[in-house]
Amino acid sequence: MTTTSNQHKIAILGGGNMGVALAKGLVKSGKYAGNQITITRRNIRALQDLVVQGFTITDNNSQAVREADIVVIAVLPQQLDGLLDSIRDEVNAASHLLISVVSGVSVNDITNRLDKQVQVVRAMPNTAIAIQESMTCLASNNATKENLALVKELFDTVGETIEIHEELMTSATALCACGIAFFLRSIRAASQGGTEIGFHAAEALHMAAQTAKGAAALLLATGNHPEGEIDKVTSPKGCTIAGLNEMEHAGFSSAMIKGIRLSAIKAGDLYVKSN
Ligand SMILES: NC(=O)C1=CN([C@@H]2O[C@H](COP(=O)(O)OP(=O)(O)OC[C@H]3O[C@@H](n4cnc5c(N)ncnc54)[C@H](O)[C@@H]3O)[C@@H](O)[C@H]2O)C=CC1
Ligand SMILES: O=C(O)[C@@H]1CCC=N1
Repeated sequence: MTTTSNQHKIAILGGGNMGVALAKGLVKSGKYAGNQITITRRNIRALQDLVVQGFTITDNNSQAVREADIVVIAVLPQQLDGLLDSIRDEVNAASHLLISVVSGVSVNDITNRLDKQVQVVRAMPNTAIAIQESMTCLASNNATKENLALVKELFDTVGETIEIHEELMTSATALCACGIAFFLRSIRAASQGGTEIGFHAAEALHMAAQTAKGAAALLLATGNHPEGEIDKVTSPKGCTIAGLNEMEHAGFSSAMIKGIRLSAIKAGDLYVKSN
């Protein structure tokens, strides 16, 4: 494919959390219109509110694939084989480009199951895709440079992208896709602490979220190391270092590191091929 991605018809197979967030994010970016995007799901009643936003909604995967040139696969790993079996006859290796956001499933897993050498780019976004703030990792072992660039262009509209080696995709899943939940839990915990020391719950949550946003923005805007920024907050004999050390005694950094390691292992075990 040589034209830019916003001229293409996109089929998103699996209109769940990620499929819908991607569709909404693409339209919100202003670079795609709802009528370029078809979203499939087995129970389409759950997607009715998307019809008024211009999306085509259907439970017919075959037709969606036939009418699209970019096909995004966004079902759970355990739902993948059934889906691939149902679209095998419609997939045209010469004209389709597949994008898979399915965790733990390699390009080869998909081409082998389809028994077609169709180009597949794996994309690992996170749910911040809905507000154009995803950190999306991309990898492929069979797509042309042009098609990788096309997929990058597509996901650049909904956040930042980075191209990585395919063997690092499970690590990317843990750090960036699961990572959203890890940071959200940290913010939630901070707000619980805030409530205990005097703020109403909603107020505490807002204050904690804006503080977390400021911390991330400091790193992204300056390129500084977190410890350099932490040093600026921790006054000698002060209250920050007292709180920080208390958290470390309770295993704060260790808990995050161990959680990310376990998530990466689990991400590699999500897909069990069916017969
Ligand atoms: N939720 C997240 O933050 C992220 C998820 N992923 C990956 O994205 C994929 C989807 O995850 P979620 O959206 O969270 O799951 P989900 O369960 O919310 O969505 C999957 C959707 O696919 C639909 N579906 C299942 N079989 C289908 C079929 N044959 N035809 C059409 N639709 C079908 C289901 O009804 C469901 O709505 C998973 O493989 C996950 O590993 C990747 C990055 C982040
Ligand atoms: O929890 C999961 O398995 C999916 C993959 C990455 C984020 N959510």
